[in-house]
Amino acid sequence: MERKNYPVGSENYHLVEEIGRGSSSTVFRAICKPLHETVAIKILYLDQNDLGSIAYEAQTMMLVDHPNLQKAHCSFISDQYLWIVMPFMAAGCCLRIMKSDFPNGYEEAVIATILRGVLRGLEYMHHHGDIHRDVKAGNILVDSNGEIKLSDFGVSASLFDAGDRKCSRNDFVGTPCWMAPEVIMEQNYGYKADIWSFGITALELAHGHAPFSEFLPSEVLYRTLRAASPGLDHKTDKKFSNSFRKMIAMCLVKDPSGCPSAQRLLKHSFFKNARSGDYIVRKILRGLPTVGDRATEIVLKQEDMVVKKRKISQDEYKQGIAWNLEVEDLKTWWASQQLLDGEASTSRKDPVVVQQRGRFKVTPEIEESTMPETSRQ
Ligand SMILES: Nc1ncnc2c1ncn2[C@@H]1O[C@H](COP(=O)(O)OP(=O)(O)OP(=O)(O)O)[C@@H](O)[C@H]1O
Repeated sequence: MERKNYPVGSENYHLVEEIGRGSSSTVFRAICKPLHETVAIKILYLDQNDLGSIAYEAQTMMLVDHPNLQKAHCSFISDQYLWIVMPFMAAGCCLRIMKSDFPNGYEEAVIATILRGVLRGLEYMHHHGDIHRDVKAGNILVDSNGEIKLSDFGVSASLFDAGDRKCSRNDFVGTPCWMAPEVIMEQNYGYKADIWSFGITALELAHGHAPFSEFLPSEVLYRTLRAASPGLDHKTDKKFSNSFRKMIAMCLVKDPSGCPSAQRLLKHSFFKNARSGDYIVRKILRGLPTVGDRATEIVLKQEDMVVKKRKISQDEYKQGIAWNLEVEDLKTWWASQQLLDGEASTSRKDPVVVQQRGRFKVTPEIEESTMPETSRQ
């Protein structure tokens, strides 16, 4: 198939509306003027400290070539911003669809269809030596035809460094509820960390929220290490099959050597329930407000919340925005918890220093070639 040439330079794109906001970026629906095509553009503030990971994200998105991974058409720098131009996924992410229309989670066949797409994407990444490291519903995009794509390679990492294949990494990154025990412990970890996050994502899609999402970040990490692995409950989750329960249990094994690879997991009987993109369209996309309308509603709600209480919002945290955590503070906190009573309590003050990465602030009306004002929070 002939490859289109997407132009570089902000003057070639008309930003139409905001459709998403992450911890480090704002995403817009836009028109590529020379090609008369709708695209999505992720705009990131170029923080000198984050240059390496930002460049890695753009590079990874340009190189991936798999139907279940979000690809970039092109990327370029404009002023102090990196623009990543990518295909527009008209239904947005699974998290937002769920929050607006399925607050208690999706039905099993929908979950199987979404997860099969994600797992195929992960299989490809792992095969090419990449770990995603931030698998969650907020990073699973859906197109108007029900196609599923895993996105956001902002914290992904290569196991090939300087040409050598490393079997593991030991950086502390990800989003607390979805983080594998070995990542929290800063032990060497590999592909299996994605399988843990995949299992947590399965529970998130089944219940409408990730396990432990009601707790503060440090407590989530503490419970991930100390409590029994989360799973589907025999009594309260009766609507789900045994096959689903077992598939999740296979992913949420604390010793990564006991976890299956993406390739092996794809053969699990649970994925026999997966259907076509048409099924996703019929079951979850019909009658859904547009991605832009949903984004506006969320922005308005968040701004309202910020006015009400100027502190880090637990709600934003529940949405699964990636956090940078001070590991030493965490360790001290865990030690104190064990000295107290071994059981973490939500009422205690969370000592974790949370720093959100640079955020691109938007103005409600975006005019052609007008960059919104920036804000560092
Ligand atoms: N190609 C796209 N088409 C439609 N919507 C998109 C697209 N890419 C991203 N979005 C929307 O924008 C949101 C934020 O994007 P993304 O997760 O890439 O940002 P981020 O800053 O890396 O987020 P975080 O670090 O908090 O996970 C997504 O959750 C999704 O709703």
